[in-house]
Amino acid sequence: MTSIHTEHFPRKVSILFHVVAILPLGGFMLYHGVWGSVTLGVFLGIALATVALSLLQELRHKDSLPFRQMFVLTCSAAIVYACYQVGLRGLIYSFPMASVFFFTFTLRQGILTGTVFSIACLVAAANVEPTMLVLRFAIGVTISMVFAAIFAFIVERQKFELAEQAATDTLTGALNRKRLAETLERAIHLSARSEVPDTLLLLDLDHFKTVNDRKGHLAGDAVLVQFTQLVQERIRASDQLFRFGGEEFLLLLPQTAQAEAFALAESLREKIASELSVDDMAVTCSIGVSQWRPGDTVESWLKSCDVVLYAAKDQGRNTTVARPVAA
Ligand SMILES: Nc1nc2c(ncn2[C@@H]2O[C@H](COP(=O)(O)OP(=O)(O)OP(=O)(O)O)[C@@H](O)[C@H]2O)c(=O)[nH]1
Repeated sequence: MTSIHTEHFPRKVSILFHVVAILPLGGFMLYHGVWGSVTLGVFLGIALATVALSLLQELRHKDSLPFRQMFVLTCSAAIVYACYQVGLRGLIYSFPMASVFFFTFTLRQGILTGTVFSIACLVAAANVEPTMLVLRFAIGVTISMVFAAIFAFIVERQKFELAEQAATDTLTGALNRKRLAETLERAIHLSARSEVPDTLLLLDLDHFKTVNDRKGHLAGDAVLVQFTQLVQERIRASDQLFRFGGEEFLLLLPQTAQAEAFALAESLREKIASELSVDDMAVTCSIGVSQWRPGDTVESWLKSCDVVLYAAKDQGRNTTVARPVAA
């Protein structure tokens, strides 16, 4: 799942976040350095340096996350120290901090660090304040933390759903080509280390132009949807089906030997031939089967799928052809 803590915010928003942190921090650091607690001034000085470094990284388009995390941790330590010194007056700053945790750490880390921080503040404040008053603040801090956590959870879930939608073909629900290259790169990486490399099936509907011409484009669309459903019903959850082109689909079978993949391809081909139709018109498909071989790149692997698919078309369609065994 993606997370807002690693989010690259628009430049203006990011700079605004830093300025909102730097201005009060600078003021408090000067105040404490000159008139207040010198220890607190030092804490705030360190926090100011880390947030300034984070801003610098942002301006240079570099990773600012480690500095943001250091900033939040030193700021939190400063607030706990302030609570220990001045009680509930210090605790006031724990409220804005409640949301900052979720922009700096993962959701789980944010809940953990935020909870530890709040408990530390309350224990420190209880050192100088009556217990009942501290308990009231505890309720307030908890509510802020819960709302911040819910907000972060909703944002992360929405981002996850958007990313899933962006990678899905709107007509068929199969994966689109957005993540194909990276999925195949990863498959090659794992295949190179695995005893049984992955196999690809390239499936192409036969004479699909005729389906469109005779039955209309909408009926053609319905065939594509039905085809995807029939394939999805038959494959494993770990297999990934991509819509590769108009009426061409690519199926990635992790850790599957070519002979096994060929048997699956044949059963898919038969299932399609017997179950896929529009009115009285049966629709078939041709399939090319190719297992990854050492030295294959994404391009050469896909090319090998293309070659065997076209061999299947040449052999009269409604046929499966596998990549020949290497000499
Ligand atoms: N209905 C529909 N048709 C599509 C879609 N995408 C591509 N097509 C059609 O699919 C047809 C593919 O035609 P061809 O590439 O000639 O292939 P074919 O008719 O299946 O012939 P072979 O592959 O050689 O068996 C074209 O008519 C495209 O317009 C789609 O999303 N919906």
